[in-house]
Amino acid sequence: MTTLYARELEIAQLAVQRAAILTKRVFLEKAKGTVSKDDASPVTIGDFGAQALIIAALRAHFPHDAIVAEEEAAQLRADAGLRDLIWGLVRETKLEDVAAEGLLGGGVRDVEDLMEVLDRGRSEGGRIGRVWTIDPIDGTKGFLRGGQYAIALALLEDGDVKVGVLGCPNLPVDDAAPLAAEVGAEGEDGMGVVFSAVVGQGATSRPLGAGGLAEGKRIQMREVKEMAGASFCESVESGHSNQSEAAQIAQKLGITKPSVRMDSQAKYGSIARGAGDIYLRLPTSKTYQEKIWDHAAGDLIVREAGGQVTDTKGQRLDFGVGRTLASNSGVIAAPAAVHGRVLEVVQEVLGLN
Ligand SMILES: Nc1ncnc2c1ncn2[C@@H]1O[C@H](COP(=O)(O)O)[C@@H](O)[C@H]1OP(=O)(O)O
Ligand SMILES: [Mg+2]
Ligand SMILES: [Mg+2]
Ligand SMILES: [Mg+2]
Repeated sequence: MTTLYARELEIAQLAVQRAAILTKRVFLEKAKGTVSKDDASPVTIGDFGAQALIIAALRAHFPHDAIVAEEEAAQLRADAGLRDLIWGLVRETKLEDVAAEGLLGGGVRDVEDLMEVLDRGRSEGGRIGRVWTIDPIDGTKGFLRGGQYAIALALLEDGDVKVGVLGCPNLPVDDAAPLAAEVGAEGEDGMGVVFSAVVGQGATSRPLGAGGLAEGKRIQMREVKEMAGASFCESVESGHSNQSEAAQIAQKLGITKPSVRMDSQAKYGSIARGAGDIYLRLPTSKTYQEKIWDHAAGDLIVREAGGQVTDTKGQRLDFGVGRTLASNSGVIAAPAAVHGRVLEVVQEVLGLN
């Protein structure tokens, strides 16, 4: 018997694992330590490199699927030096596990092909058919500070998330490790985890570094018995989420612990495995529209782990309207049993009811 989306899941996991090899190398060689000779930002190099590797794998296995990816090749066309640098990295990056690399495949032929691959990510998305969405480095600020970031990949079908994969190089492998803002050193043993979910099949975690085809371990949100013991997380960036409103909400809910601030969709993965309980993302402006690649994988992983994810209006995130979540406002993610209570207080504090 073949399980639904088994192949999509396997390819997505391996593609994310391979892309993480590139981002980790870029961090070690370009962001940390010695000053690099080139003046391109390590984020730019990592973004393009990781996106190219993921799209190349999708092109090889699912050539007819549409792709909505964050980065565009235009900037690279005008910069031959940067292009060659990225091409060199992409060409060299392989999964350590030879069998896994063979299975994943999806090479990039040359520099011109690199541009072509990157441009495959320009789909407008929408409510029809199969659409992959990619954030090659989610949480660029976290990436640069050696903090949390994620490589995010999800498959939408007719606007619904069917498969979600999040690679988090700087989160501990151990699902029981408490939620913490600080990070272990990159490359340290026990760091790096991949969260995955398939609709209707639950959510799992497995080590990112294992490189191969390890079985995932089932993850579940923690049961919140009383709010006093609950922990919530939010963005590090006060420009991405209103932290003072979040503090008021937490206080009204009776949460006593201070928030854990971390970058990227690592927040979704962390609450999905019960390292934390609630994720609040409260709009800071009326005009900013959240991007689908910033939420699709995390939304499914949390829901498949027993959570509920809505916006501040109480509506499910709608990934079928295009490249952005144009009809939503903010994100409230919590265990299903307490989500209603959290939402009530969010709406009270934001004056939405
Ligand atoms: N004004 C904003 N409000 C909410 N999210 C934003 C805003 N500006 C950028 N972002 C996005 O938030 C994501 C990071 O979230 P977090 O703060 O939770 O780590 C990034 O993908 C970032 O996009 P970008 O990659 O374009 O910078
Ligand atoms: Mg992002
Ligand atoms: Mg990004
Ligand atoms: Mg960005």
